[in-house]
Amino acid sequence: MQGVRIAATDLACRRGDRVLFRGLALELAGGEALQVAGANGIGKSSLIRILAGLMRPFAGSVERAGTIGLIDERPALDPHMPLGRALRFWQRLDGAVDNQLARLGLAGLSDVPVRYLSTGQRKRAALARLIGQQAAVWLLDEPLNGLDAHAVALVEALVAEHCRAGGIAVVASHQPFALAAMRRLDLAEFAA
Ligand SMILES: Nc1ncnc2c1ncn2[C@@H]1O[C@H](COP(=O)(O)OP(=O)(O)OP(=O)(O)O)[C@@H](O)[C@H]1O
Repeated sequence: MQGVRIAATDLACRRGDRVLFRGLALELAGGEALQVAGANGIGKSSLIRILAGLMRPFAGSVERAGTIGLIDERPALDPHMPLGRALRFWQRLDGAVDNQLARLGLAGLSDVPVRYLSTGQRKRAALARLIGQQAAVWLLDEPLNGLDAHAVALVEALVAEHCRAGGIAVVASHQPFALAAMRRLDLAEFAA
């Protein structure tokens, strides 16, 4: 994961007729992690979408070096397919990487249609898909939502491993995220 980087300069975000934040800058290199914190509606998801390149900023720019892996509230898995087949669909595109299904507590759920998975199981399935993707830059929007304490610790461990391997993680969450040396960006400081 050499040369991995994500940087934003003088970023502003507008939704509807409201500017949510402005003057926001950030820069992360390989191995670094950042928590984006702030109250409901302040613009955390919007920032993640801008960083992912899914939404145009109102002002400013984003530079990315490295593939992007995104987790948000929608798992990128066909809801009608059994979980195993839905993940294999992506494996054919991403390469046959170990999705760590057993570690994620999904080993027994291969035959269950994605739409029947519980909230936490769906989040775990999205993590399996993310691991398979082998992206350098993880953009995680509320990755802890709906997870039990064991799964929260697992996500924290996965992010730590990803950063140790030279990846970048940006985690938007209003919940505490336990990761040594994680930087914190409070969106309220950039409120327009
Ligand atoms: N398409 C849209 N048009 C207009 N306003 C929008 C649109 N999408 C989101 N918003 C508004 O933008 C604001 C920021 O939303 P965003 O989802 O980025 O916040 P958030 O910090 O992630 O919130 P939460 O913690 O509740 O997930 C909210 O007030 C929301 O109502």
